[in-house]
Amino acid sequence: MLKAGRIWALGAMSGTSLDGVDAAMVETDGEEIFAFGASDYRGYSEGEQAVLAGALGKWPGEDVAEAEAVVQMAHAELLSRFEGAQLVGFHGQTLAHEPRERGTYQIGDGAALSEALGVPVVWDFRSADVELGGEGAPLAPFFHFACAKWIGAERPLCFLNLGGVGNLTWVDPRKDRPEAEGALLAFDTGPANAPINDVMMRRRGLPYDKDGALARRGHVEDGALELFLDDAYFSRMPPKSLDRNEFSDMIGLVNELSDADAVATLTGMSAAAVLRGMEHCPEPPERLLVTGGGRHNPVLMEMLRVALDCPVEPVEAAGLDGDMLEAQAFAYLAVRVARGRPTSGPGTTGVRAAVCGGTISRPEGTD
Ligand SMILES: Nc1ncnc2c1ncn2[C@@H]1O[C@H](COP(=O)(O)OP(=O)(O)OP(=O)(O)O)[C@@H](O)[C@H]1O
Ligand SMILES: CC(=O)N[C@H]1[C@@H]2OC[C@@H](O2)[C@@H](O)[C@@H]1O[C@H](C)C(=O)O
Repeated sequence: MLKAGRIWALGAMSGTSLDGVDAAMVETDGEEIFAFGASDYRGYSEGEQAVLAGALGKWPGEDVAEAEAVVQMAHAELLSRFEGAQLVGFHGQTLAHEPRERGTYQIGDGAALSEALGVPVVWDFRSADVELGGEGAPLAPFFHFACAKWIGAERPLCFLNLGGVGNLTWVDPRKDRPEAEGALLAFDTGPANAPINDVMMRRRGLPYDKDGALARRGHVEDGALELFLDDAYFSRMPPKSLDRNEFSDMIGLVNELSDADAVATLTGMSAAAVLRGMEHCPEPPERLLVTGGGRHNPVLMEMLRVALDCPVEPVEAAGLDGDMLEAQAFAYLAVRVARGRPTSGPGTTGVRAAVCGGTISRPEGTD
């Protein structure tokens, strides 16, 4: 096990949007954040994205060799640009996630990456949680707890990640540790950018609705919104988590609408899913800090601001980096794993008791 004390760790995340890999350095002892360091990004080419998209929904035993090679190469290329990392946290790319049925599946080989970089790599963060009855996601909440301390929060607040899928973390910074009872409540709110991106690609051949420009020209169709909110997912008590494509049928609800109305309605659905999620907060948060690409969508942000009675701000308002928070989370979690500290608990994934997920691979010849 890694000796006590602070170290520099490098985390990498390849998210559900399939746009690329983020990587960032964090100095931490696995409890406290001491400093944030360099960060970088390596986008997937269109060809690589097509390979990854073609592998979504596949499980171990199916042929994912090409997708695995893309993920491996992109990470090796990106992470070798960094210097000074004593440990790497490698999330990999989620292909499928059905925690209650078939499990959770991230591709990427941490042992091979460790050999390539010459640094210990923590990977396979989600399986242990699922094996112990948890959702295996979201995992960023233990890091959000450390972020709440880092920004000096004294009252409960929320972090909202608007990626392909949305996830919400309610944090009580008055608690000492993330695993303390009542310190965290976290879950996936519903689809966020994934359906917007899918419709933009299908109808306009564009990867996303830049700055909400198309949604701004449309209006939200209430009937479709109501049908969407009828989904049993929204009345399920958290913790709960989603696969990227679990809501792909929702696109059918906007089939008959114009492009602008369809995208406005999907944007409204993402916001409404967050509002439904906020009802689960044990105490009203003093602010909602938004991370992930969706914070750049002013239409989505405005919908949240109008509907919520707390300030809704990008995480940058608190001095954090919304493009890198997930990569930083896996740097932080890697150090927790190396120290044998829990990375999820009943409040974040519904796992029976706090669990330390992740496998550590060391380069051959090191201990
Ligand atoms: N300027 C913008 N206007 C509108 N939407 C944007 C803008 N910038 C980014 N986005 C949205 O954010 C998405 C990328 O978000 P992000 O990088 O957080 O996703 P991810 O990390 O892959 O997802 P996840 O957190 O689900 O794993 C883009 O695909 C797009 O939909
Ligand atoms: C199974 C999986 O990869 N889930 C991702 C995805 O992207 C957002 C949301 O769905 C969240 O549950 C999770 O990622 C973040 C980093 C997490 O685990 O906190």
